[in-house]
Amino acid sequence: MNQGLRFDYSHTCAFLDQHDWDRVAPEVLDAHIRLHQGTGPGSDSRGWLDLPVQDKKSERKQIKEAAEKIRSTSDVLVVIGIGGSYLGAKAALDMLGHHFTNLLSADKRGGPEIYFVGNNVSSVYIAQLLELLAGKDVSLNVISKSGATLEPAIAFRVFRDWMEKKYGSEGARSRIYVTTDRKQGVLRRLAEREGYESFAIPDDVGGRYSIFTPVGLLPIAVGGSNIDEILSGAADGKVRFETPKLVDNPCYQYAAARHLLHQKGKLIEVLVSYEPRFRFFAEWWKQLFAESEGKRGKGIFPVAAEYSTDLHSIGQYLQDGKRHLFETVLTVRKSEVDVTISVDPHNLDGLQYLDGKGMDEIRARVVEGALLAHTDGGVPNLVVEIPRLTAYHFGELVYFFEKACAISGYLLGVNPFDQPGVDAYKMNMFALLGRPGFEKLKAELEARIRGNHKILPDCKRNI
Ligand SMILES: O=P(O)(O)OC[C@H]1O[C@H](O)[C@H](O)[C@@H](O)[C@@H]1O
Repeated sequence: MNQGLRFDYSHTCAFLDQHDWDRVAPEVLDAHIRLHQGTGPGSDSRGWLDLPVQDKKSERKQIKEAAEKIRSTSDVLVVIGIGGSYLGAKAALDMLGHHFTNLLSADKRGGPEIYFVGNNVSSVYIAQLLELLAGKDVSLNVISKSGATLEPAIAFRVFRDWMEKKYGSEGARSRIYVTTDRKQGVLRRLAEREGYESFAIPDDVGGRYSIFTPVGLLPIAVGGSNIDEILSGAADGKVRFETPKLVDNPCYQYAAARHLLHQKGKLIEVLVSYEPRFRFFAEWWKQLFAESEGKRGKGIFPVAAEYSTDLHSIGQYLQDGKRHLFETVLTVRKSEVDVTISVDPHNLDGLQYLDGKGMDEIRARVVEGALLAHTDGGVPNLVVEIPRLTAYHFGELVYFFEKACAISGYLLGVNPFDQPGVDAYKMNMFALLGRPGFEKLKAELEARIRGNHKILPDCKRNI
């Protein structure tokens, strides 16, 4: 087993004491038992727990073959999906890829450009992507577990049409890949009718926990990352984070620390990273925790910050604003390259004190400086450190947060695997757009909208 991630909660000492930890330990054990024995809410959505160790040889082979075919026949892969059907793959591609090109940092093998669509309702976004595709060879991977989510469904209609016009329906068929529910849903039916190559999302794995299914693995493999390494990191994480004892389990310590801090009035968790490549990992993390915990009037509000950029903006609030937040700092011990500051004997820029130092060392001091300042300012800090930014550690990190999130949900007393709030807005949206079957709701909502317009001037008078 490789050296794993490290979790450090020493910067919470001023906020949590031994009594707190003793109090939470049995609750964590109870959450562990409920998760592993399937006696907690949402127990039919725990398939993600075993994904990294399941014997899925033929599926992995199919993913790798499809990825190779896409890589050898396409300049661009367009990935259509939203939420859990988008963020995991995007997080991995950004974290393991190159900032400025489609070359993988690890092996410098070029691959197709990968663009994501179907994750917004912007006409300009779609139009500009279509513009970019002109003259390029394109493959399409549409991902939607339900097959009914509006944004990806619309994008699929637009891009399928574009593909058919470019390649003819036969040609388009060999370039369209569908990832959806095993048996049900519009997309499954469409894939079968049109004969698209398809991949299945297991019934017992929800969107935000689906990165280790073809949802994440196919686009990641097209990006050229080693999906076996990712799964091996996750599999080792599964073993490490399975021990029920709080003192031996960093994943449960993270879940427990955030639960205790929440009980002490910390309502917001800021996931902080010092690597711009973590930007979409933070987006993935936000969905994971917001949809899992934010329900029944409960939950920590998850937000993300990118340091050191944000130290120069919201850093002020972090240091000195309302004390209702804590930070979780995500760091990488050693970068794959370490830029060294050159030596200038004239010291014209006054930076002589940094002569010959590597950026890794400078970053480590910036991290320590901010940690201490923010902790002194009344913001507890948790630290998650991975040794290096590799496919293996990406897999481990994902598993760490997935499991911590499930345990956190049980500690909080909610079902971490449903998202009833998101469904509520969807109903309204479908009704207002005139989807058949929603006529009554449409009439009600339209009356309310008209009512609100009338109310506004009265409100103004009252101010
Ligand atoms: O994969 P889909 O069924 O299209 O769902 C995509 C996303 O849409 C929803 O709104 C849910 O809140 C998310 O949990 C889900 O990941």
